[in-house]
Amino acid sequence: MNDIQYRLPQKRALVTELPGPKSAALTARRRATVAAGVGSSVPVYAADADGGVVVDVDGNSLIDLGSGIAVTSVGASDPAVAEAVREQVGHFTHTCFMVTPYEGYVRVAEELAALTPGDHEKRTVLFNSGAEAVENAIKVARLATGRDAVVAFDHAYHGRTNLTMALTAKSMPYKAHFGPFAPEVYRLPMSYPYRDQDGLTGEQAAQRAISQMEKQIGADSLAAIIIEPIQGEGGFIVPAEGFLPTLVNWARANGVVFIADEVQTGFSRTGAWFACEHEEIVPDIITMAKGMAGGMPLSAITGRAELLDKVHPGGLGGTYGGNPVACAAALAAIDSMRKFDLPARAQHISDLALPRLQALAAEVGVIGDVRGRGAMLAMEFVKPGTTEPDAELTKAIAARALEQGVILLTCGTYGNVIRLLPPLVIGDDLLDDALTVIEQIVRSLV
Ligand SMILES: Cc1ncc(COP(=O)(O)O)c(CNCCCC(=O)O)c1O
Repeated sequence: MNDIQYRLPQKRALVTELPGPKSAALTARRRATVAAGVGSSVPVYAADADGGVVVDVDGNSLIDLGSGIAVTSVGASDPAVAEAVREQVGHFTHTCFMVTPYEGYVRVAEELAALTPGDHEKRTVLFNSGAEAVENAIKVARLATGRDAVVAFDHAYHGRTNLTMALTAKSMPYKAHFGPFAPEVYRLPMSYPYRDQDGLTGEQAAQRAISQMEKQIGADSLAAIIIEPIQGEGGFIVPAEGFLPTLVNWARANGVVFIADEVQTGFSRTGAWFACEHEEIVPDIITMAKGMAGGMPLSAITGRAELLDKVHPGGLGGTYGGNPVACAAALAAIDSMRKFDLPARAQHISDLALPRLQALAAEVGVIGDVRGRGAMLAMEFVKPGTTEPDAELTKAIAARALEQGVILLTCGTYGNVIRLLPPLVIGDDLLDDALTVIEQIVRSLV
């Protein structure tokens, strides 16, 4: 993108084998002090990052198609974000908004009210992580409705805390042996067009879920439905058109709070400010995190004032929620998204990448589905001529990509999805190089 200035050379360049000696030494040290339960997708350690590249401690310049799991949309060292952080941190790092409030928090709330779908009166609360935002969205929904039950969907991912684990579908690695989980969470079938054997339309899939809600839970017991407009960790599943609007309409008609979890899809990632816009749905509460603050830890719930303002004073908060440095970063990141029109840039990335992924799928017999929106794209890998997931091939592709200097993430309930989550500021040439690497690897492995 010619109007973005990069600090680091935007190139894929390997100067050692991966991992290099310094990364290997760090891994040895890590083993002696960091719990084994914390995994890392790649065995190299970052020393620098900018635009579409991560440079490791051995000087290898890698193309980043992961953005730290959809976080560094504006890049990992956007100059505007860096300057805003430097400015703020020199004044104060923390006062606790629940003790001594500060303008940055209010300004972020004003931005979110303007940017999120819907022209209704809104209120915002800021937190630190996506899971915290989800937890609090459910708290608000339960208090505001006086109901307990919550519906989540197959293949959902909502976090790693106790309630969000209950909402998350996949057991290993997220939930296994960490129970018991929060009660009153019900799981319903998702619209998964590639795997909906009976080829359900979006509305039919929604009616299937609605029937179960009415028969097994009862609308008058149901506080909230929570869903990702595009399911992220579950496999970049884009529901069939009509699924989401049908659920929203039913929820509205039955006093059920509709929560859109846009932690992964939000802030330009899918080619719009929020993924809800693609089907013009207006959630009652939206949860946000990841891309919103240029890499600084910040999350939020923004929702209908009449819901959030039902909570008693002091009922929502937390020590670090809406940290002033993170708020400064968010204001700068949002400005960068506007300045570089990153929703359009995400759509441009799709225009460049999607046709190539679709052509690759037509060429080889192991890509069962290509899907996604904007710069949230995915290929689902299957055994030739079947829909049987091929997790081993998927893992091999990601491993080979790293060997070639491309950071590529997998996901999916069946571990068989390669996902593309490049920084939205990645240049066309670098993206082209990464796509060529992927094409070559897939062809070589099938
Ligand atoms: C939709 C959606 N809601 C909530 C969350 C949780 O956000 P936190 O900031 O990780 O708590 C996510 C985080 N997704 C990546 C988690 C990766 C991992 O932990 O292995 C999400 O995608």
